[in-house]
Amino acid sequence: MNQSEALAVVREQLTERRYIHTLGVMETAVKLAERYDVDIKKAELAAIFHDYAKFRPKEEMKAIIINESMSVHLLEANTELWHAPVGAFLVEKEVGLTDEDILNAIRYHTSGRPGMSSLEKVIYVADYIEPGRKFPGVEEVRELAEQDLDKALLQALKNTISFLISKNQRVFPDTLYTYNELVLGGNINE
Ligand SMILES: Nc1ncnc2c1ncn2[C@@H]1O[C@H](COP(=O)(O)OP(=O)(O)O)[C@@H](O)[C@H]1O
Ligand SMILES: [Fe+2]
Repeated sequence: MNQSEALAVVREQLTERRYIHTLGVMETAVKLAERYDVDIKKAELAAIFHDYAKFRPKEEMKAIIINESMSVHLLEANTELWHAPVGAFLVEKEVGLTDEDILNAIRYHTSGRPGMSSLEKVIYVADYIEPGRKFPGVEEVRELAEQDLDKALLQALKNTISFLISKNQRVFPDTLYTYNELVLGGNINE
């Protein structure tokens, strides 16, 4: 599937504002993929489809999580997380993309996970720093992303975790595990 076909498909699923965000993620993901030697076509497609399920009704997403035997922990988690794993499922089912690397980048774009692939990191970071993002601390992550993908990812995770704590919200455990894996280079005695 080429870029314009993919964009036409995803545009139907999104609001104008979310579509513009998607274009920003696409542009940023392609640049990061070039910089960090990640498959550019996979980064482009993963970016285009990362928010495919963003506007599906909560009831539909919940039913998919249950019927597809996804992690039960998702049901106790912030419902904002659901569009990522449900998106991976629907992109395969409705769009017909079967590449597991692309599907995993979509699946983990919100939570992260321990042992993320470089493609997964590129999509997570691109989603965080695309030009439309304005939140506090984003500029620091943009600068880190030019130097070191893991440092950028770690800073984005820290900001997200701190933000959720400040709002009295739950933090999905995989995000904490991802943070723990990256902090201090992964060695607690360093
Ligand atoms: N680890 C997490 N645990 C709980 N909620 C989270 C976590 N990460 C992100 N969220 C929530 O999910 C929302 C959507 O995240 P994300 O998919 O990264 O952004 P968006 O879809 O808005 O581009 C965030 O605004 C935040 O409220
Ligand atoms: Fe998202």
